[in-house]
Amino acid sequence: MTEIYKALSIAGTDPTGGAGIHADLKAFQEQGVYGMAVITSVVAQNTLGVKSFEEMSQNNISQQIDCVIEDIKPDAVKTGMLASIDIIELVAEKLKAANIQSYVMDPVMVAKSGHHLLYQDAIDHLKKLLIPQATVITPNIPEAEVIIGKSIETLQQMRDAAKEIVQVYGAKAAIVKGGHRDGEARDVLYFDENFEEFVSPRFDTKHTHGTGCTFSAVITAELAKQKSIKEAVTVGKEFISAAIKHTLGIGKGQGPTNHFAYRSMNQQIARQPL
Ligand SMILES: Nc1ncnc2c1ncn2[C@@H]1O[C@H](COP(=O)(O)OP(=O)(O)O)[C@@H](O)[C@H]1O
Ligand SMILES: Cc1ncc(COP(=O)(O)O)c(N)n1
Repeated sequence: MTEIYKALSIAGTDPTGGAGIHADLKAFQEQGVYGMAVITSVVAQNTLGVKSFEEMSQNNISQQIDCVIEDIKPDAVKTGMLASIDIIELVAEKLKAANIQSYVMDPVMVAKSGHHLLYQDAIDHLKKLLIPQATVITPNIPEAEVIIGKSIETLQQMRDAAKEIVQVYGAKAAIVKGGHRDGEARDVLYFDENFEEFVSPRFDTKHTHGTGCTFSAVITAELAKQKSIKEAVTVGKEFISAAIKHTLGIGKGQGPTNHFAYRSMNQQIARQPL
């Protein structure tokens, strides 16, 4: 029998399905991994923005995580929106106790629409309790700036930030994403004392809701399948590039990406005569 690989996302919701836990589950499924989800916050949002959010209780989140871990142990876990100090402390403790093989940390702070999804006072806890446990952390430039407390404008500063997040803050690998810069979409990975860069053309579209969630979820799925960090990020980049390029064009604001695009592309290639 083929092995069933399992991935868990611990994150917030998006009822329109473009970001957060909904995007994560779709990405897990697309990559052939059994997806599981623990909800930290229920967010009222769509492609136009975030209206409000409510955190689940500590007790409920704790029991959700226990329900998963006691029953179906994930091969990889990702965290997205965690919102508060209490939730970060709880998740950090549960992750440590569960001894998870691969943990991908998407340090979600502010939605593209500008709404804060993490309370300001929780940043230190994110840094102290979760970054040291991360197999891979996937900050965008504003998040990397908050973590290291320095501004990032140049490619060299992206490289320095990725290295600092590994060497000073204790992640095993860090990929600083270039989505928020101009020009080509270049992401910088620092791992094992080496830099790797992942590049795609910048696609001229406003439909980038949930790009970071999807990218980190694909990396999580690939790590669950026992791929190396470099292989997982390579697939993550191919997936998100295809998903942005072949936009669905839905929603009245910043629409979701196309989670079908990567698989359709590969199936087309597979159908080519040899
Ligand atoms: N317009 C774009 N064209 C191509 N790739 C993009 C574009 N916007 C973002 N990306 C890529 O999408 C991934 C997610 O990056 P980013 O949008 O910065 O994350 P976040 O959602 O956390 O802000 C990265 O690989 C980044 O390079
Ligand atoms: C629950 C949740 N998690 C993460 C994001 C960030 O996604 P984006 O930066 O694309 O708005 C979001 N909007 N909602």
